[in-house]
Amino acid sequence: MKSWVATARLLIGLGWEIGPGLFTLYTVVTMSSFVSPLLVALGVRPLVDGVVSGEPRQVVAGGIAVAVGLTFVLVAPIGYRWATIRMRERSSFVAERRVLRLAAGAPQIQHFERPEYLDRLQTLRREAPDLADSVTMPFIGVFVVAQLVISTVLLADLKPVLAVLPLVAIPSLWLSRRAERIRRRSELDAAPHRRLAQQLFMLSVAPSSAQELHVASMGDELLRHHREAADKANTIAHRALLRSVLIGSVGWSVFPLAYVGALVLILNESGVTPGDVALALALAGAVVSAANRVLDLAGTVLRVRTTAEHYFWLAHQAHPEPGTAPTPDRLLHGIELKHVTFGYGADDRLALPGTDLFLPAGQTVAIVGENGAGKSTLVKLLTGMYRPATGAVLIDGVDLATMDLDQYRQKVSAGFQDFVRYQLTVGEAVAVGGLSEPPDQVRTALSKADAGFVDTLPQGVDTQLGTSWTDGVELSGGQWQKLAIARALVRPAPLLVVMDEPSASLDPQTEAAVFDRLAAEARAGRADGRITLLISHRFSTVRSADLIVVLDNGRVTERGTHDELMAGDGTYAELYRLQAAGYR
Ligand SMILES: Nc1ncnc2c1ncn2[C@@H]1O[C@H](COP(=O)(O)OP(=O)(O)OP(=O)(O)O)[C@@H](O)[C@H]1O
Repeated sequence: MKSWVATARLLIGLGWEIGPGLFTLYTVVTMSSFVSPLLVALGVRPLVDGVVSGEPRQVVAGGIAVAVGLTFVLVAPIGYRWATIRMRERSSFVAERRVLRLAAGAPQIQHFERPEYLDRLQTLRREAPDLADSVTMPFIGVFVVAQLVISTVLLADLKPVLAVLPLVAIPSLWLSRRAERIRRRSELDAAPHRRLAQQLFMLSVAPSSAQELHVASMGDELLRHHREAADKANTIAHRALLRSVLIGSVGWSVFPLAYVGALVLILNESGVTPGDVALALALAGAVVSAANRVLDLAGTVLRVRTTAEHYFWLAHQAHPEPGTAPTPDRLLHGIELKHVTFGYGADDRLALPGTDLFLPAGQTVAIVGENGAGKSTLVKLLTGMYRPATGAVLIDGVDLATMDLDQYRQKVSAGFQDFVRYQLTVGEAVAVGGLSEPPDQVRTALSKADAGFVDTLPQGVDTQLGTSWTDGVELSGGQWQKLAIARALVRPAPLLVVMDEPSASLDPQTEAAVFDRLAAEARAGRADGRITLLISHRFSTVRSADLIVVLDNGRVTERGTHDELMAGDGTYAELYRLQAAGYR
């Protein structure tokens, strides 16, 4: 029951978001189509009996009811068509925004690694417009049931045995539910193949992959894979549709046959007035229409329920119960990973196998280690994108899992090697990093990131980026990276600044300049206890960090200052000497 109420609330919420006026109009015109057959049926009996017995009052009253009912029958579809078109125009965007909010507004991104999540997301994206189209369903449901009850009462009034007529709809209802379930199940079964086809399509048309695909002549191969994936998805959908149509058709044919049979039965009896006959005939329309709508509605309810279920499931996965502990304004002690274990997939490989690490407040900490050592994973946990399987990330002694993640994120800045190339204006691409109004801070951040090239662009910070826009400017890899670094530095007074290999595309000179500025930033934030975490494969850039941590298979194997680690003559010293020799 709770989930039905939640579904009804979701639908009404969607309707309201589409537009209160349009939603109300749509509801009214939809409901009027239920009232009209009843009005006609109710009016026709006094009208006919009045004519037969010469009662003008009865004739007038019945005539008015029939006329109003018929007017509704004729006018309602016009309003319904108009309102439906307007609803459709808006509903798909509203539904898309809801899905976006679910996916992009989630406090963590762990769920993106799970195939079940991705399949459900894909299915919801396809079906969300259905959800928005069904916004009036809670009201329609009430009216359809009322229509059926009133029709039943009127039939029973004619002859009590006729009250059981609507029950003939039960087998039809059951069969139609089965049909719908088969179709829905197939949507989920086909989702992985659809997702693959979509990925292959995006890969083929994305400018970022065009060069590699063309050089390797992979076009035909991609097409073949796309066709295979699409064929599999279509076969599953086609088979399910066939079964569902067959079962559904059987269901639909039972009810009208039974109803007409029963009517013939009473029309044969004596003592029936012409008005009774007219009412029985008119009610046939109302009952058949109500039963049809009940069947229809049962299908829609099931479809909407399944779609809403995906929505609630995704919302639950992506938005677990939020923590409430506040984020401190400054760090006094530091951030600590305590016996943290974490693995990505269902296999038993742990990227972090019980890691302990302390990042002291106010320090610049560098993390080095081989490919796959777990550096980026560590960052994902420190920024709260992922949760440890066991153990805890403690922020000044408070478990991050208990904290309000949105609030915590406001205090974290991060730049990544795999940064996003936002096709916005330069200013917007930098301000994405956390400013409600883009002020001088954008310029300051650009200067910290050594992005002086922005002044040479046609419109400076207002220059549109990306060649898919008419006036868009394309940047070099290093220039894009500087914008990503500026984005990471734009947020005022963060507690944690993470730079995960942010300088991979920078030339050594620029890299040195950027790191000098990062170090100055770190010094400026020392009083607030700010921690600057640097991840890099270039040892020359990390040597000035207050603390250097060597990670190996997710475990801390060495920690200390550059001088201490060199004196210790361990892995760090060995790798440092190796790199230094390479630069000589
Ligand atoms: N999204 C993922 N799904 C599954 N496994 C992953 C994922 N990301 C990383 N891993 C695995 O986790 C381990 C640690 O990876 P991580 O990216 O943290 O290493 P890293 O030290 O940052 O490596 P690199 O220096 O190459 O960037 C590796 O064994 C890797 O295969």
